[in-house]
Amino acid sequence: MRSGEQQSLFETRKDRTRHIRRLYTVSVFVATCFVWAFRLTHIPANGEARQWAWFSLFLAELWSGIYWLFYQVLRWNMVFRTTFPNILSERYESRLPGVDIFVFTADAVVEPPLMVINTVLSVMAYDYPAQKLSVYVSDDGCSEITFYALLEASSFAKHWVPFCKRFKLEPRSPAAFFNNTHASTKSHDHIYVKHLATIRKLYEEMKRRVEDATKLGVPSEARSKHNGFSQWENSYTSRRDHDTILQIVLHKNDLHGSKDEDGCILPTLVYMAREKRPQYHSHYKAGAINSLLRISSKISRGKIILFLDCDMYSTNSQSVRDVLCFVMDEHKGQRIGYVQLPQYFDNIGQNDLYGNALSETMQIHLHGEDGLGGPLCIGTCCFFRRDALCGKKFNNQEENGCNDESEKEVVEVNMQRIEEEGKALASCTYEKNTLWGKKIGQVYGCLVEDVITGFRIHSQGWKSVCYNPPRKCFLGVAPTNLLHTLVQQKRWAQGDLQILLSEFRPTWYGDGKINLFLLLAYEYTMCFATISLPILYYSIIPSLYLLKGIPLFPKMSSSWLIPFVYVIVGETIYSLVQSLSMGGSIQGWWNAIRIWLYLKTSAFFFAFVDGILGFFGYSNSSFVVTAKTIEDDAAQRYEKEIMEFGSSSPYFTVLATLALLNLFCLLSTLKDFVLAKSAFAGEKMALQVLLCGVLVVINSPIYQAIFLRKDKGRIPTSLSVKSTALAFTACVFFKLFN
Ligand SMILES: O=c1ccn([C@@H]2O[C@H](COP(=O)(O)OP(=O)(O)O[C@H]3O[C@H](CO)[C@@H](O)[C@H](O)[C@H]3O)[C@@H](O)[C@H]2O)c(=O)[nH]1
Ligand SMILES: [Mn+2]
Repeated sequence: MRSGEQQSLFETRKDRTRHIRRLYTVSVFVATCFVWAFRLTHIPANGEARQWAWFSLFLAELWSGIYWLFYQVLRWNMVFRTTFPNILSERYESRLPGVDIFVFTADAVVEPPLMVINTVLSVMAYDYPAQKLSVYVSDDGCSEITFYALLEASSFAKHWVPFCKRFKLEPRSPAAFFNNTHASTKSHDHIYVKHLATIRKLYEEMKRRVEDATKLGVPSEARSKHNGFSQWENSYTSRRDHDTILQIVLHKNDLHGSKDEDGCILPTLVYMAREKRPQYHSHYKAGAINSLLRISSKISRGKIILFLDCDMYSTNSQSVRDVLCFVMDEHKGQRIGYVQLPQYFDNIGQNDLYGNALSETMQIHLHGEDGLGGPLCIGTCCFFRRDALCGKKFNNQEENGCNDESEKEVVEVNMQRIEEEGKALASCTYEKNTLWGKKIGQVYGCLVEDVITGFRIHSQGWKSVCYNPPRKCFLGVAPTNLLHTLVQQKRWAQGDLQILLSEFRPTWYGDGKINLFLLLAYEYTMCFATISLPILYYSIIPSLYLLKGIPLFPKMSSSWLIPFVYVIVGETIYSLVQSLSMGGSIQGWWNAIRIWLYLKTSAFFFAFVDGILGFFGYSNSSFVVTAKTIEDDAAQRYEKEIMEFGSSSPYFTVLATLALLNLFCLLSTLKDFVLAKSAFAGEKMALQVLLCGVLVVINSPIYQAIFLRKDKGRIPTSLSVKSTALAFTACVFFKLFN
């Protein structure tokens, strides 16, 4: 039955540069030990003003060093995977498992319905048997427009899906396809060109209808045509107060409606807006996922489930097959609970001004975790085994559920009955006194429901893998301004801290079930917020002491300077090489350093404070959905890589105050230097001046936004005044009274 009996469906390759990287790591570690030793052997005498600063610097260096060690564990053993989908086809084509795709949207304004349906269409057109594919859209915004757009998409799919399959097109999101002139004009084949013109016209018409509906509301003829809209008329008060709305838009049992123009079946398509009541917590995306898990188990019960945020359209129609190469592999597949594919973005500028490409996470962290036992889940672009998601423990004795033919997965449905039953399944009270949200489905109560759930799956014995093929699989929308970036990263860092402070804390919860190195690697992510403290400290205290000419680092002639310089120069060159090797530019690397500093000193610090307050019950955390659209003038600045401020956020107050503080310290030092004041000893202060100087250079966009810019994205005057006052007071106070 099986051809090539022993050949695996995938292959794993180790990172080729690992030996040299490890050697380098060891050398930096030795240098770090010397830095610690310097602090401990040069403690200032009792009564000296700088004694407490010295101790705190030591603590900052100690924690940064330990944190850096977690990071080294993380990248110690990177692996890369290749799949063999042809062998998969030979062995399993006739008995591929059902795949359910969950697409999430939460707000029709920040996530335009047109974007949602483009994502939906891109996955409906996967190169996979349509009768085994089901797409579910969860709409937490409960928007009629999104529903209307989905109906439009279901009609358009009748032309779009066969068109993509016939001409083997990529990407299969119509918007992306038509935007990419290269792809959409690649062939001069007569039949293709004719088809293309027709399809383009159909798409443009659909687009116009959806956009009109977004502005003017759902047209009345659409309302009368589909009775789905009646649910809004009957039971809808507001998006936070309504019944469950469940509509099976396409289903193979519906013989007329669900076939494409060639008479082939289309994937199942379902719309759900779960019940919402003001007195019940929605649990954000995690709650939506759990509702969909139950509803899909009545409709298609696919053994594999893909989570997709509504902006993440597919750019690779083979992804499902690739993923099956892992979970259906006869030797190692049985244990794989989920396969994480990286998130990439199609709105990142050339030099990635806000570091939103997340290159390091996608190209290094995921592979590093993979080499140690499995990447964390990052919420979207992730394929799960339904069993693992639903809380089943891995059992060595059982056969691989995905290869098991005897298990009947497609359930017969009476669509109307399901639509009725579904209301109870997605109701606010369904989960009361059940294990949903704890042991079954997504875990609740955490801002990074994805990470905590992946973690739970691991602790139940499953492994995960990362698959990152040369042809990208998904492209989404990254934040396009500084504030959105900070807010998003704060949510992530706070969520990770919540895990660290919860019963899920890696080293306790995973104890014995997850290997030690993987746990240490996970600690790197979980401790994000804590690293803000040493970085904040480092960007304030040495500069302030500079004002008074008090040295905190070894002097130029001392051999203790060598380990400091080695760490600084080594890590700088390392990060530059790494950045270039991931396809970045030198400017991109510089931007990454800046955003690293901004995240650590503002977003992560706020995450730390809120995380600790939350732990003691003083702060509520809420999920702010990331905007996926941008206004025209802001878009222009984004294109020109001009940093966007424009509002009086507390994040900006912190950033501007720090920037000005360092500027004042540097200017004062330069003045002393020029006037050749005797108190100023350059030899002793070199490293401190360098640190302060680098901080000032990094912060140049802030000075421009305060002093030079006139556009709407500048730092508002009130905020400039406030920050100047704060920074100035800090300097004066320190100089006079400390
Ligand atoms: O109440 C909510 C809030 C959000 N979402 C959806 O969740 C997804 C992610 O939200 P987004 O605002 O785009 O947040 P991001 O920070 O970009 O999301 C990242 O971080 C989240 C939390 O870790 C993960 O769930 C996501 O998959 C991951 O892409 C979107 O599709 C939303 O529509 C809901 O369905 N219901
Ligand atoms: Mn997102």
